[in-house]
Amino acid sequence: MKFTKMHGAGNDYVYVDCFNQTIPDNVAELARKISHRHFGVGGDGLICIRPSDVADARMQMLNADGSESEMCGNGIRCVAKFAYDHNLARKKSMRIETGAGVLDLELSTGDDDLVHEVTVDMGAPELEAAKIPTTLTDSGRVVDHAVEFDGHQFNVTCVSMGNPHCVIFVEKATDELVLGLGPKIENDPRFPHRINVEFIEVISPTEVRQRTWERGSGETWACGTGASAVCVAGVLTGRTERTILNHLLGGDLTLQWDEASDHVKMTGGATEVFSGDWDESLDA
Ligand SMILES: N[C@H](CCC[C@H](N)C(=O)O)C(=O)O
Repeated sequence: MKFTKMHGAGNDYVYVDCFNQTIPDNVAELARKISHRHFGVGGDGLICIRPSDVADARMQMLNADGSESEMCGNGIRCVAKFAYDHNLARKKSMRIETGAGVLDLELSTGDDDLVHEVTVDMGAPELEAAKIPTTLTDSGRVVDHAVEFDGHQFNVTCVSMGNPHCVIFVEKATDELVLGLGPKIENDPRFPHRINVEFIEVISPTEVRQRTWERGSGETWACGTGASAVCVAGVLTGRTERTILNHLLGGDLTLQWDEASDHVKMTGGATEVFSGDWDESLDA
């Protein structure tokens, strides 16, 4: 099986072209094996680029633990780059099907005619607690909601960008918070589908710094759906403006929550790192 390693802002996945090859049926097991940083290729998960009946391609995204997510913001930019650069869809305006619907993307190429930056219309955020889902409240939104995790008091804002996010604004996004509390919040029973957790330091009304604990993958160097959720949470809680620059561990993303359309737009890089062949039969 041919694979390509790509990253968006340091959020790295193993990408497989399912237009031109068949891959093993058990994609959950494949995701666990191939994502392993010591026994596999290494990555935050596996992304299958599949043909679509309704769009230019379909993204199937699996976390490193084999669980499937509805959406991946950094992943979808890389899928667009792969589709353009490898001639699956030679278009600068592209539509990609995800578990969260079909999204529109705009691709920017350099002098080399390779894609370097992609803007994704991430759609409208879902704020209704039951639809995120979270049981933190019986009805309505969870915005700066006081809650206790593991004996610590926080104010959290929950947003779904197709997948669920819990945004927490903090003074300092320490290891203790991200690595210590991240997994506890991910698996808290008040998030019935588990949750991705974003720890955010506000630098100014137009600039934030993000660390992410991802459902199913642990700490990652960036999270595009998370960064979009942060843009929304910042506006809802009056901390930031509608357009922000978000510094993640592996790079920057620009986010804009458009008032008229209610859609969030995300712009960031997409990078191909290397390709190879994965041979299951070699796995002892
Ligand atoms: N890193 C991804 C999100 C993966 C989310 C996944 N961990 C989940 O279970 O929803 C992004 O750039 O949006």
